[in-house]
Amino acid sequence: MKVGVVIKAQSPRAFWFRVFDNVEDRINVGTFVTLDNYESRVNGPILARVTRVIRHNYLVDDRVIAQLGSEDVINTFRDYGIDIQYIAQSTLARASIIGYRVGTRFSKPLKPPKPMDFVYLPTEGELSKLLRLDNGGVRLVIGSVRSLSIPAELDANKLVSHHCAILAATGGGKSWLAGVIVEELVLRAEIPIIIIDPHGEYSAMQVPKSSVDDAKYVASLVKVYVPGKVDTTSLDDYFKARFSVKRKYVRFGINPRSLSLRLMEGLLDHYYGLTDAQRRILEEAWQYMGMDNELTGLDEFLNDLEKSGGRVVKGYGNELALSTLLTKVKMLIENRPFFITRPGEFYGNEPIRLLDIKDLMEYGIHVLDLSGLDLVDQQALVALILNNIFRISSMRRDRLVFIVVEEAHNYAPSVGSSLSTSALIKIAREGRKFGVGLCIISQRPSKVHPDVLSQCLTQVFKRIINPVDLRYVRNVVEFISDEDLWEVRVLNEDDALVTGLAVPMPLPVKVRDRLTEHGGVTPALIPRGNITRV
Ligand SMILES: Nc1ncnc2c1ncn2[C@@H]1O[C@H](COP(=O)(O)OP(=O)(O)OP(=O)(O)O)[C@@H](O)[C@H]1O
Repeated sequence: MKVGVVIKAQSPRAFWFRVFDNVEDRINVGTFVTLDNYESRVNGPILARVTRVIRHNYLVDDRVIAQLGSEDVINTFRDYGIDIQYIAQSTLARASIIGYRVGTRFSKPLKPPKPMDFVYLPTEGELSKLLRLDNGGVRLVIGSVRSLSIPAELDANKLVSHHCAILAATGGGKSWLAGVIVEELVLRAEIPIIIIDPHGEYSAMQVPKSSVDDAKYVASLVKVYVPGKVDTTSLDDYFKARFSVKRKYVRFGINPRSLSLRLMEGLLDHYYGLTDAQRRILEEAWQYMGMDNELTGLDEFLNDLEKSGGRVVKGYGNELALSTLLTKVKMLIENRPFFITRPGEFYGNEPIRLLDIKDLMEYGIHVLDLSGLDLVDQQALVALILNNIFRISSMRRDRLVFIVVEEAHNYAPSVGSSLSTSALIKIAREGRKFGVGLCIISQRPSKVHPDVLSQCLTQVFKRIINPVDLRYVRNVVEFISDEDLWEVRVLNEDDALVTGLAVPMPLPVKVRDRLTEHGGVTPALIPRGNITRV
């Protein structure tokens, strides 16, 4: 169907067209249109996407505006039978050229279209042929192409191995969408997924939203881990009240011996401060002790530390430094809720199991609920887990693993340091080679370290309006244009825009419903009088 004619095309990347009056309501931001292929007779049409729509009325140009000083003037027009609003109005649209399909990719034309070339609205059938991802790999259907019933497909291999970012303002639907991606991935591929969950939201994925087989299957793959000695009563009660089932989880502990020197030093320094002498002793001691995951009891651990540190201690000052260091290490281990030093520790009547990273690398959805921890503890755990996953993956290199990091700005901030920044940067830069994929989620893209964000080669945007974030994304992200960013500002609530490697072109998506329950809620105000006061 013809929907307009090209009126201006100053580059092969975009053109303006006059929208025909009878189809005005069908041309919106995001609508796909086509042009006859003026470059290649053998390939199909040239696909373009509307990125702006403006309404123009030539009567309302500067010279005429000066005459529109009162209602009387308008009425005079009307008295002469001139409908001032419609007679001189036209709708103009700008479309960004995606290109014509050659195999699985799009080839961009080298010349712009000619003014007066017709612009067409493809049928759903034509469009789905153009949009399909037929590269034979695993595809994730995260919803439908906006305003159409065509499935919105992402290339799972590219999404996982070249990392992705989900970016939106708070409450924009990031974790809903992350849940959809996770559901799709486990339904279509045998991949372990690890979710770093600082708000305890993703436990809800244990609950199927319906009795559909896929929903029950995904829910059955969810395993929740909570740090050993964190009180989870309020979250468990909330879960029970909301979903009418008990939250299931395992309590995990970390052996302090398995920490890298950098993490142990970082935690000690943060909680108790370290002098230069204590730092030096710790460095030497850690070197002699080596990293180990065998549980030996706190006293034995401190003895080992004393013996190893004692090798370098000479003189009263250093002896004092060693003994205060031991006190600080003891306090750290006793007070951080995730450390265990002997097998068979319990929290209440719940056993605490030593975390084995290899368990997280088995097919399934592993939710690490860090909601009961201080930010620095969370960062230390994230660093420990990510470093170990990287180490194991770099040795076996035969399987993909996907790590979802919620609130990524807290774990790899763009300003200041954090214990987990280097682990995230390492995976962002080198994870692809060893099969470790990242999905970072953030409501403040400008606060995410550029070395992490820039490596996420697929971006899924929900609405963002903050100009600082938009500018940052433009500077850091490779595959995004000004036109795409303009659209990100006007997305509706359940719309997303996917750009980058996992899609053949920027794809506007209506995100599908969830198979499993969504944990995040925005509490609403309760009208006065509806609360029972005790
Ligand atoms: N595709 C969708 N379909 C239906 N409802 C949705 C969709 N996306 C989001 N929502 C609704 O929007 C609410 C907020 O979504 P979500 O919790 O994913 O936001 P968020 O961006 O992760 O928030 P925060 O910044 O607080 O982490 C959800 O509770 C859900 O009800």
